[in-house]
Amino acid sequence: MDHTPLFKSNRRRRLQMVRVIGTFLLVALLGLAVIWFATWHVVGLEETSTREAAAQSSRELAEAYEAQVIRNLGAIDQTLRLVKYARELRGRAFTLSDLKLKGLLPPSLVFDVGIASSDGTYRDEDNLSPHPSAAGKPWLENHRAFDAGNMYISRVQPVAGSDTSVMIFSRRLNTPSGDFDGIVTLAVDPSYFTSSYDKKRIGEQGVIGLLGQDGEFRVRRVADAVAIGQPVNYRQVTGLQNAQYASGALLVSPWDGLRRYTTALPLPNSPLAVLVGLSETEQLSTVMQHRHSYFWQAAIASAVLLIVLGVLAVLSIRLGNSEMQRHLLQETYHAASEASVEAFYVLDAIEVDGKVTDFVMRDTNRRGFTLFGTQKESLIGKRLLELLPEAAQDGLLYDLIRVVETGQTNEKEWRNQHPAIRAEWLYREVVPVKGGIVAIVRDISERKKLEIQVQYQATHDTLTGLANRHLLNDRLQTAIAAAARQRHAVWVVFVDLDRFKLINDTLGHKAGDHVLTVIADRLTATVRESDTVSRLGGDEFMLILPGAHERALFTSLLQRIMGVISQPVEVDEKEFFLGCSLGVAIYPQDGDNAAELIERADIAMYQAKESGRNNIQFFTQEMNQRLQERLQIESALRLAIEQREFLLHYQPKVDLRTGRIVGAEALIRWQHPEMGMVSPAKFISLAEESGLIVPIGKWTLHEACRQTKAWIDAGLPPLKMAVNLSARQFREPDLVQVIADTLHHSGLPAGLLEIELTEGMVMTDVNHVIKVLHELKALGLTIAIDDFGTGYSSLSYLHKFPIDVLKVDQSFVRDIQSQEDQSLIVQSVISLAHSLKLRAIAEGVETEAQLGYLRHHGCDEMQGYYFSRPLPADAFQALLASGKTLTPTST
Ligand SMILES: Nc1nc2c(ncn2[C@@H]2O[C@@H]3COP(=O)(O)O[C@H]4[C@@H](O)[C@H](n5cnc6c(=O)[nH]c(N)nc65)O[C@@H]4COP(=O)(O)O[C@H]3[C@H]2O)c(=O)[nH]1
Repeated sequence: MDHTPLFKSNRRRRLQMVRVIGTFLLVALLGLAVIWFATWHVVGLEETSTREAAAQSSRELAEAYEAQVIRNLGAIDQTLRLVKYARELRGRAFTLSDLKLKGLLPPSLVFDVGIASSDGTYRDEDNLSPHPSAAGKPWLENHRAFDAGNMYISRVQPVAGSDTSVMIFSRRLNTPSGDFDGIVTLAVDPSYFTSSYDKKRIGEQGVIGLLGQDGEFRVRRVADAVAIGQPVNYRQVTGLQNAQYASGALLVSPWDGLRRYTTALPLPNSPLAVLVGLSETEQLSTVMQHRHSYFWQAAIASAVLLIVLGVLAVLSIRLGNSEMQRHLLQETYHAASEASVEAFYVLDAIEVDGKVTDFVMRDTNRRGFTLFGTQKESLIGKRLLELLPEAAQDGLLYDLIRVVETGQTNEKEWRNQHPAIRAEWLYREVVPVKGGIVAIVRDISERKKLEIQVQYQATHDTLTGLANRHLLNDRLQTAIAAAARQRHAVWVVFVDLDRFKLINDTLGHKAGDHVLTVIADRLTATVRESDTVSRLGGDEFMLILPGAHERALFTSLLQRIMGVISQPVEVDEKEFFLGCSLGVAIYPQDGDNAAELIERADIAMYQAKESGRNNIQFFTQEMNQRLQERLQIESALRLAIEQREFLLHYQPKVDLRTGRIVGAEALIRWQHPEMGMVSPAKFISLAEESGLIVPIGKWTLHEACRQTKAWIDAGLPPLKMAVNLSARQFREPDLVQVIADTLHHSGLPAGLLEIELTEGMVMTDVNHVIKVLHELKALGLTIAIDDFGTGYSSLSYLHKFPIDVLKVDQSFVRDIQSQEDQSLIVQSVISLAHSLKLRAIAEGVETEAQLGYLRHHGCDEMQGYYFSRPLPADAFQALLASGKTLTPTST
């Protein structure tokens, strides 16, 4: 499915998305890089310049501090030089009080000046205040040893009896001969050298101090904290390598671990150096603050960038998607419309004076132009009325204009009448669009054909093509409704073919179907077009003849119907004659609804059949009455076996040669407590229809066998008992077994039982019948064909049946003398029986003449009122016992 537009578009959409996301990620990365690089760069520059500035400040401050200390030391040395000068000039006559008086001594609070003798003692007369002895002090010994002309600077000396310390500055005193004459000293509090500490310039963590190359920090000040006389690593603290200047170097101060921009300047001609350190933290604090704010700004800028890019990316993807979707839609639409089984037409409306008068074809798909059997180019630009000129008349143009005018969709299934369009049935959906319409058209001919076919099959009889029961109902309802409005009548005619079953059973279903088709055609041809002919099934037809009060007119139509049905029908090159029974029910007098009318026409037809077939019966209330009786009989019949209401009468069969009774036919009677003795003619067919004949038949068989055996046992001459089997019984699968059991239970020899079957029964499903007959024969009984001559026996089959007797139907016997053709049939049956080596028995023999005729033509046996009516068992027994025979005169 790789090639489907959907798959492609999905892949393309994914690629597009990846591309967009990739681009935006790249832009984001670049943007972030620029922001952060610039930020770092600016911060770095600022920091560098700040650091440089800090180092520079450190140097400048150190230089300023150096100048100040030099000035201080200069002042100290100046005092020492002044005292030295005066002492050496005046000798011991000079005392410090002389200088003090003259105001030439600095204040003793800052500088404590003293003169010590060569042994280090400070004589009171020389000094203004007592001093601890300098004996043994390095500065005394140094001056004693060397007359270098320099100022000696001592390490920090604690002041005895106090927690303060001083630095001693001293110069050598000489006698006029140049010998050592003691020293002049000046004690200074070391913090004097850091009093210039300026927090504004040096900060809270900056440091200034004075330290000696001997590793003693004479004094050091950080903010207000002053440390005096601390030992340090000179090189480490100053950063001075090989006595070079340490100029603004970032060093870690060992006393507090802080990093400072440190400048140490050794004082010229002095063992001391000044040191200035500016705290890195303080110096960079502004930069750090800036850096913080820069980073925040960068972070905010980054976030803004990401958000903006993210939003842009989403918008871009969406835009891309909608672009893609639009593209996809176009592709899909194109593909779908091209592959579609539906034709579509885009039609622009043509307006004249603000009214739509026609359309012009703007676009169509493949199906669209193939439906016209042409190419696309032949349609595009053409007007609708050019393409379909009939559209102006058949309402199509009007419908399309309505769509434009009302803005409402038009949907329709229509039978195409336009020669230009190559389809019979079409479905269209027309929707309004800007400036015109779009019509989607589908060829539904196949579906419609199928629908029509299904509809036809659902409403018509498959064999004859006539309306079926369903359609009949519809038509009848419609006819009744119309008749009710117009005060007309509707005749419902039930047509049942007489003798059709016989044709069907004897000649097969194919022949039967042919006959039905012929009759259907004849019926259709006879009635008017507005009438309905329907087939209900089997050989039953029903006609609806609406709109007639003229009874005579319709009666003559019915006569014509009977006439056309009775015309011969040719089957297998032979002609057959049918009759029919017609039952008529009329709206409104016989019923006011379809079901009632059909039922009543059926009742009337049944009555027609009862009345001897081939006649017309109109429904009457009496018929209804009879029907009710029938139903009554049927329900009473169900109880009859249990209530032991059946009995058998026996009619003797007489051998025409000997005149003696040789057999009997068992004929059932029904002794109903209220209806009295009911004839089998009234209930056998009912019992057949309801299936009750099966248990009734079993009973008859048992009773007949039992009775016959009883007579034999009673010493009467043995006779053959004939029992009628109905068609329904004959179809029972256990028939042979039932008969075998009956013989077994009754003890009657099988040779004394004869089974009578009607001609119609044996001619149905011949092969099966032959098989069953052989099985029955195998039991040892004999078989007679009853009512022979009334059906259509195929002589080619007859010889295959293992039968013993042909019984000539009493209808032929009845008219044996009055109608030549009947007598000929009797003769034929007798000779047919004999030629097949069967016995011929005539039934219904009522007169001597009939008997004589039969005897004359060699009939073997007879039964009939002439000899005896069917008799109850005891009467029959009496007859047997009487030894009655046919009188010799009749022989
Ligand atoms: N007019 C006239 N009729 C005569 C004469 N001799 C006999 N009959 C009548 O003719 C009928 C002969 O019986 P079927 O043809 O088998 O016709 C029988 C048979 O088909 C059927 N049937 C009677 N009993 C049974 C039965 O036990 N089982 C079955 N399946 N059908 C039976 O009912 C039909 C009528 O039976 P039934 O009313 O007993 O009528 C009997 C009988 O009473 C005569 O000289 N003149």
